[in-house]
Amino acid sequence: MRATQQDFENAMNQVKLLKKDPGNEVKLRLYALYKQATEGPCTMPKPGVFDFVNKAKWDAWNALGSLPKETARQNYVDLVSSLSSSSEASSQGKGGADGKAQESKGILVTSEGGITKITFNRPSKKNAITFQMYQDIILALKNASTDDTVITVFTGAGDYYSSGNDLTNFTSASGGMEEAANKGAIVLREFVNTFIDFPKPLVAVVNGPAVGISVTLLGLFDAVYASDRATFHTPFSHLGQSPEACSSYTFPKMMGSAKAAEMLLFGKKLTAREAWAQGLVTEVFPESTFETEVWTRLKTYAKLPPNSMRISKELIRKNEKEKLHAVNEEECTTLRARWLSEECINAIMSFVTRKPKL
Ligand SMILES: CCCCC/C=C/C(=O)SCCNC(=O)CCNC(=O)[C@H](O)C(C)(C)COP(=O)(O)OP(=O)(O)OC[C@H]1O[C@@H](n2cnc3c(N)ncnc32)[C@H](O)[C@@H]1OP(=O)(O)O
Repeated sequence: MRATQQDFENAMNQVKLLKKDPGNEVKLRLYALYKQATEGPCTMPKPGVFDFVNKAKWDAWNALGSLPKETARQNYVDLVSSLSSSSEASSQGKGGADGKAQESKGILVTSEGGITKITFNRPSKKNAITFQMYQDIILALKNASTDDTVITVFTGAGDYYSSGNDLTNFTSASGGMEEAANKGAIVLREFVNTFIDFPKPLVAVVNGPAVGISVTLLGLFDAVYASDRATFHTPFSHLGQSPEACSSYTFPKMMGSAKAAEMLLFGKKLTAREAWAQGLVTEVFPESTFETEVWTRLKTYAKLPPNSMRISKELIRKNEKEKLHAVNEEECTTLRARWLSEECINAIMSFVTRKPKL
């Protein structure tokens, strides 16, 4: 039997009730089928190459060619029906809210006992963050902000927390540095905005050395627990770059301008205890008991009333939000220009062409 207009409208309502985010690919397919079913083939002008979101939507719709409106309507209804049944199955079965795991190439996302755990998961590259990982983290945070978990925790797999931005992000883009710089600024802006706006308690479990953006982001976390093996390093001047993740604002505010300058201008690497003394770290634990002590504590925190924590966080963050967004905007614009500078290009080239270890 063919789907009626009423079936189509019911399906549109069902989409809003899905318990699980179906992911970007499915959302694009839904969007394309909806547009095709209601407006017919795509005749809109193609968005610019840097307008990533609208271009992806346009591509998905345009790919449907001259598919008849009725067939698009039927496909939309069928797709929603398959999503609804799989979402029900997963919320009833073992893979429900607790104990579920979602793995992408560079990050591992699990949720258990009220805690969403996002692990930088590229230990062979010291958990350097690729463009794909930035996107996956944005999605994981968006999911965590609306699911039933209470606290979100970042940590690293292997001996590093993270070595920061993957420096090959800039050298592997097909359009060269200019394209990478444009893309980098767009991705960075959305990535940092997601942290600024994240509504639930956000905790970093810093298991080892942290470099670059994995350090600067800590200024936007609610608590930072560090192993005494962890170090904190922001070598921006060495890389011909400039601070990001609002650290040009949060670091001086947190540690005073003189100490912030040592980190952000001169690239001084701090030990965990030094970072604690500067207010960047909440508490330092001996490596031997770090994991046990921190996770025991977090499990207790995850049992606190979630709405109360969310409301308190909102109060704490509210007066700063506008400022943080403005700082993020300016840092991204500045960094985009830095990435095209000779100082930065030379620094990145010297990293990617360094001699392999024997
Ligand atoms: C788009 C948004 C951008 C936001 C702006 C962000 C800025 C930043 O984050 S700036 C900071 C960037 N990070 C760095 O400068 C660190 C670079 N890495 C290093 O200095 C070292 O690798 C190390 C100190 C982190 C570790 O040294 P070591 O213990 O000697 O280990 P290896 O150097 O042999 O590293 C193993 C393996 O991992 C690769 N790797 C490590 N870090 C990165 C990285 N950031 N980007 C790309 N690749 C990285 C390293 O190349 C090795 O790979 P193989 O040679 O293939 O084994």
